Amino acid sequence: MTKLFEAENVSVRFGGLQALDGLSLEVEEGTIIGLIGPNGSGKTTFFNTVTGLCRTVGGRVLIDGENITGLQPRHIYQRGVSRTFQRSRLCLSLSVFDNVVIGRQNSLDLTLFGNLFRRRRFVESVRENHEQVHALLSTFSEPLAARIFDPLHRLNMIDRRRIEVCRALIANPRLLLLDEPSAGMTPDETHEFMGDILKVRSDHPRMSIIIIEHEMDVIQRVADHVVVLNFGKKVAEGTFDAVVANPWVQEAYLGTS
Ligand SMILES: Nc1ncnc2c1ncn2[C@@H]1O[C@H](COP(=O)(O)OP(=O)(O)OP(=O)(O)O)[C@@H](O)[C@H]1O
Repeated sequence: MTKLFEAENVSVRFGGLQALDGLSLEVEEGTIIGLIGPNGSGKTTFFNTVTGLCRTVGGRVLIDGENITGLQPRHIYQRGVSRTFQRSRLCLSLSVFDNVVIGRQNSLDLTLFGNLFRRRRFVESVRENHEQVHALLSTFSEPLAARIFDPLHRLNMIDRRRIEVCRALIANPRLLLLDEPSAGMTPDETHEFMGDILKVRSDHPRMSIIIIEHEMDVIQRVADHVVVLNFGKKVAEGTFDAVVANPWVQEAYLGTS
């Protein structure tokens, strides 16, 4: 197995609060890591640190051996790290197409000159973008692909989450970070969405995924390896079965002992 991603002793502080405390974590190519822990344990801060939104006070983050600590978010994105957010960052008044294609910002020609005067290229790029967005939506659901020009506010929660994942995937990431994708979904939608994640994995066998989830069913079904945080520290890791058998996890996180 090839190591794709590594966090080495990463620490983040917000004033007097130690949000991440010497966290180390490795991700092999093509694997799914489940990141769990109580509220406030530092999971989203970890994603924000990997994607360049939070500054570290110690440690390093590497992708393919390259140190990406402290780079601007757009440079980290260019190195193949895409994410979704716990609170949706979709624009409800725009179409499905617009919301997904914005994820290709690296390759879009956003200049007024280009779009006004290089008409043929503009038309070609719209056609190419349409094909790509349609193909991506189809991998999740054909009915969703048929609604490519619907405004987003007409879609239900699971389809909105799918759009967020499509927007992250259209950049062809090597590492995909999913921040609590099942939040706000019904149990049936959550179940369906687990199938989506596994489909994404089979379509992108070399891409790695880190998923933050409170739903243990989701973690059990999709994660190859589980990492448990508490107060910004790693307190357990291993297979799902090993982690849920850990007495600390049972008592502090699952509420059973
Ligand atoms: N920008 C910020 N400024 C100050 N404190 C912050 C900031 N972001 C997060 N925190 C604090 O850092 C700690 C870790 O927060 P974080 O959001 O990473 O936790 P989490 O494990 O993702 O929680 P949840 O499961 O509720 O989303 C919390 O105590 C939180 O209040």
